[in-house]
Amino acid sequence: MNIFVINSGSSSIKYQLISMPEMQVKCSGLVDRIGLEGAKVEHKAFLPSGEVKKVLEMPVPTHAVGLQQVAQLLTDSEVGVIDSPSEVEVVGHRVVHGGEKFASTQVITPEVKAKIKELFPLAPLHNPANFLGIEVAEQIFPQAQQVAVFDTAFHQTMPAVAYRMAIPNELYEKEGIRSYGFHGTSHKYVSEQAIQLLGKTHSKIITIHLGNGCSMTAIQDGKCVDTSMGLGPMNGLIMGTRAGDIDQSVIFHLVKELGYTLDEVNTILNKKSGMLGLTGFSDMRDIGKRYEAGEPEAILAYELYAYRIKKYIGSFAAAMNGLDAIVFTGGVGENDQRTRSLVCTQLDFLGIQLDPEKNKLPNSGPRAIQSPDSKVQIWVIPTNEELEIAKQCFGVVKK
Ligand SMILES: Nc1ncnc2c1ncn2[C@@H]1O[C@H](COP(=O)(O)OP(=O)(O)O)[C@@H](O)[C@H]1O
Ligand SMILES: CC(=O)OP(=O)(O)O
Ligand SMILES: [Mg+2]
Repeated sequence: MNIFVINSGSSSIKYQLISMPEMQVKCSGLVDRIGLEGAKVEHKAFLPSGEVKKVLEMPVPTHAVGLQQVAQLLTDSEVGVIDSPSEVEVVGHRVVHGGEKFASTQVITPEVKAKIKELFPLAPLHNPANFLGIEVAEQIFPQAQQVAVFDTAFHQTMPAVAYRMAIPNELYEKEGIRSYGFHGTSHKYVSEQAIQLLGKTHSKIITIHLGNGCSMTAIQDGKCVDTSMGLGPMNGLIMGTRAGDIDQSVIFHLVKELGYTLDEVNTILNKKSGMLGLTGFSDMRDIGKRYEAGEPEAILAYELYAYRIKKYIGSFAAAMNGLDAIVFTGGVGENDQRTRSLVCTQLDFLGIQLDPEKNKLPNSGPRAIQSPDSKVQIWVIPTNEELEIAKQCFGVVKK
């Protein structure tokens, strides 16, 4: 069965065409830096004759432009892997927010779409892009079943002590205001691998997903027990353009004293803050170059970014009363040795000690990068949200 997986992130679209159940990847690709300078589409096809690659450097102002280009590449004469869109039987969509309604993978119906749309205000950078992906895919692959895999699903095992907020009860009971958590597909995928690599029956793991959006999850015996993101994907870590944890009084101050509208505050905290707010750049590669050049803003931004992650490591280790491993993943977590080094510095009281040489190894498969004395294992495990989504889709359509 051919499953085409679309993972629309806030700044990228990743896709794979996977044949299930054999988990054979026919092609994969990335539309990178959507809405930014230097956008490009990278497509790799795994043909019987070998691997072929096509890179298109082109403006990609929106997710829709990116998806249409990807659809053309699938049937391209040189790098295409299917003759016609009708060969795609299932399209699996990453959908970021599933609210309280969706704790599992869903075949997309008009009702599911309506609910995804209702959740736009809670995930304004993501659910609109995910919804658009569904609509474009329905046009390009009209015969295929469309399936939604929610970022929030993996976090449904959190205990109330982690997901409830100390606000009036009725806001939870009537309005569903609580922490949901995101990047669940990625946290699930890398934690399952980490558990196998650790080879222990009982385990306490912290997964650190650092992409454009960033989040951390505390995972005990394979189940999520806490996570850094909340009602929407804004809370917690410092991200590409999102502030993460912030004192609520800042919001009131901006509105009441400085005259910003609520929409403007939302835009500031979601799209103009984080690393972008601190340095003028949201992409860690741009900030890394400025760090190297000794620019004070870039240095401070990196330090703030790492400091926030360290605080969550401490709090999650306390929440689980122990720690066996931390796992770095996501575009930054997998590739940026500077971030990993800043995070792991001066955490030896917790038993975390990085090996600087192992930390420099290029991003290949899963790798352990702790020093021999480290009590806690430190892993870099490349995430594969697309493969996880294909597995989940196969599970629901098979039934
Ligand atoms: N070689 C690299 N070094 C440092 N950072 C990188 C590298 N490659 C990618 N990144 C970072 O990864 C981020 C994208 O991560 P990714 O997980 O792909 O994002 P998304 O949230 O869009 O899914 C980029 O913004 C960039 O900062
Ligand atoms: C939920 C979220 O922040 O996703 P991404 O990292 O793909 O932007
Ligand atoms: Mg992502």
